[in-house]
This record gives sequence, structure tokens and C-alpha cells, in this order.
Amino acid sequence: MIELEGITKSFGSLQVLKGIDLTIAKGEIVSIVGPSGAGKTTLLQIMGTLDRPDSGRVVLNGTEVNRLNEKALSAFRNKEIGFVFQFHQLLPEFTALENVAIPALIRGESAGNARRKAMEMLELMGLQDRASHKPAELSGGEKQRVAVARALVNRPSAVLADEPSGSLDTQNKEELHRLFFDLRDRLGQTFVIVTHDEGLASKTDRTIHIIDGKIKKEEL
Ligand SMILES: Nc1ncnc2c1ncn2[C@@H]1O[C@H](COP(=O)(O)OP(=O)(O)OP(=O)(O)O)[C@@H](O)[C@H]1O
Repeated sequence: MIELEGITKSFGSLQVLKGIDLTIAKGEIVSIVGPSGAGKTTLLQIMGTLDRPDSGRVVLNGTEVNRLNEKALSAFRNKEIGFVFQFHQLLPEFTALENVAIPALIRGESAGNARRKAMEMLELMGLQDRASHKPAELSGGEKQRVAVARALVNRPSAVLADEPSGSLDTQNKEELHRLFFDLRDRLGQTFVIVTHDEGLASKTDRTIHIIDGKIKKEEL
């Protein structure tokens, strides 16, 4: 599903990633942890094709992404990868339903189909009653669940989440974490989650520790 081979990345003279090899299977929930500045976000952005490595290979769902040109890459990204960020990044002037429908519209779905799929996703999140609300009229937890619905609307191969519960209180945080596992059980959805939350990391199938630009080897 996700294969990274020999990924390196520097910003100026700072080498952030020093050779990352990682394979993630379909339906796996993997957490990425490590100290601040370790390169977790950089790794997630490279995995999600938002940034390019200096060297190494990224293969997503059988496609070697380095080979795609910019146009093909953005279509590929819109279809194959869903993103959830710490701050929901919903568009304030659009309703919850419209926000969720946007990736489907970008993909070329008709307006009717995009709305229908968006509504299905909102129902899956238990948010059907909030479909016509704008982000300012939603609670923090609801906004983050709308962001998850938006990430899922094109049924991507993987959802990549960067500190998804970092701005939520304990109750909303736990609800969001439960939702990830529920979506994996119901849809077979793959998740890669960068987190500082030890509770979440301990529940995931696998925890990847990034230390000094490399994956820390698990003690046997
Ligand atoms: N676009 C950029 N230009 C220059 N330096 C960058 C850039 N992006 C990240 N960095 C640097 O690379 C290092 C790794 O950043 P990254 O955001 O990947 O860390 P992180 O492990 O996600 O940290 P945190 O837990 O604090 O979010 C940091 O030292 C950061 O300042």
C-alpha cells in the first residue's frame, strides 16, 4: 500500500531525514512519534506527495509517484490520499456538506454525485444533522469529524493525519480516535498518524519512532 525506500530530505544544511525505509499495509493504523523537529511532518508530507524527497522512492498503491508530472500528481493525490491536519482547514464560507463534496467535485464527479457521496460520509460520522452548518457553527470535535469526512470522500488508499487531535479536548480526542479504528474496521481504511498523544500511539497497530532522521529499530 505505502512503500518508502531510502528517503532522504534536507532543508539547507539541515538533513532532516537520513534514509527512511517503511512499508505500510492496507488496513493498518500506524502512528509516527518522535521528538519535536525529528522530521515526522516532513516524512508525512513526502508520503502524501506534498513534498518530494531528495532521494529515495515513494510507491503508493503500486504507483511510483516520483515518475508523475505535476498535473498527474495532483490528480493522483486527490484520489488516493486523504489529509487531516491539526487545524481542520475547512473553508469558512462553505457548509459542512460543501466542504466534504469539494474533493469529489475536483475529481470530476457531477454536483449531484458529489453531494450524495458527501452526505454518505457525513452520515458515517453521525453528522447528517450538521450538513448545512458552516464551520463557525460547528464544535471543535464536529469540525474535525467533517475534516475526516472530507479526507474520505474519494475513498483514498490512505488517510494521513498530522496531529489530528492536537487541538481537541479529552472527550473529543477520544471520540476521534475511536472513529479512526471504527473506519478501519468498517471500510478497511489505512491510517498513518503523526501524534504526540501516547494514549493514541499505544493503541495503533504499529508505532514508528523517528530519532535523528532515522527509524529507531525495535528492540527484539
Ligand atoms: N520548509 C522548510 N524549510 C526549512 N526547514 C524546515 C522546513 N520544514 C521543516 N523544516 C525543519 O525540519 C525539521 C523537521 O521538521 P518537521 O516539521 O518535520 O518536524 P516534526 O517532527 O513534525 O516536529 P513537531 O513535532 O514539532 O511538529 C525542523 O527542524 C524544521 O524546522
